[in-house]
Amino acid sequence: MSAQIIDGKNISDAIREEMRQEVDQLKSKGVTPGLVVILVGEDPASQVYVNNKAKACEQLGYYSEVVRLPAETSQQALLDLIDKYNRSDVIHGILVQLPLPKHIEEKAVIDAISVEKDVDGFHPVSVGNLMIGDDALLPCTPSGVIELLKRTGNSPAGKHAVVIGRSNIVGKPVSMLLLRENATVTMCHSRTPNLPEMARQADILVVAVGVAKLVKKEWVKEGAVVIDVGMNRLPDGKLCGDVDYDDVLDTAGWITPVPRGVGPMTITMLMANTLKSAKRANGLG
Ligand SMILES: Nc1nc(=O)c2c([nH]1)NC[C@@H]1CN(c3ccc(C(=O)N[C@@H](CCC(=O)O)C(=O)O)cc3)C=[N+]21
Repeated sequence: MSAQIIDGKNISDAIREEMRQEVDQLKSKGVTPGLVVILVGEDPASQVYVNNKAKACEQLGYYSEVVRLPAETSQQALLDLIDKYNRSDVIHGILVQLPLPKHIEEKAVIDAISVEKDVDGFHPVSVGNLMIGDDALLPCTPSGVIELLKRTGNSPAGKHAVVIGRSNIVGKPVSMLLLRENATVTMCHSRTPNLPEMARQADILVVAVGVAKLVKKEWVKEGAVVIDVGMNRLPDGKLCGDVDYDDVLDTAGWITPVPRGVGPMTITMLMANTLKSAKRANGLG
């Protein structure tokens, strides 16, 4: 039997629709959520994401700024800009698109963003709050994954979740959120012996490694939920996940496609974080 498709685009649209009321209510009180996206250099893939974010802001009636800086921008100039937005009353979320050019130290930049405006959830204090279980701004892709699971009736509680990939932006935080949702979590990575066998233990398999079509049907337990966080650009320009979708389709119970899976949810969770931050900044959260 063929897996049920987890349509991230539809779920994402539904969440944005739910948010609209809240946004309108906030705006009627004179507060407009504001997001700034800062892009250094002209990575064409980044341009697509930045444009999608700006579109989402427009759709929800947010105030948004996009700052495009040349690749040779100095670290200090970027830090100064962040400082300006940290002190702005109209901006509630600051997102500096990663990766940054090599001469800029990512950590210094992330550390400079005020925790209250850290809508990516990448600041060390946000990460610490996530670990402890405090009500932080949660990283967007991981919280999008949790929403996809819950909204398709695949709540993680009591399930065995296997996460492949241990990055700071997806693997580690999504593991922590799954744990928080009462899953039993196994974290795997490039040095895990016998990955296929580990993956096959999963009720929920989350893959975030950046290797196109790595996961084949032998890696998937019959009926498992497969969440593909991969975003690989193939030579023909097409987008492709870390899961061999066609191969896995008849084994999995549920599966996210790429595109229209996790990607749109990342942007929706960014909008949700910006809304949350705007409310908190005005004593309404
Ligand atoms: N500070 C920072 N925060 C990020 O959240 C961040 C980042 N840097 N750097 C780049 C990655 C990548 N990312 C995506 C967001 C949306 C889609 C997305 O909307 N994807 C759609 C369409 C993609 C397409 O067609 O090209 C989809 O999957 O259906 C993809 C990728 C956010 N990132």
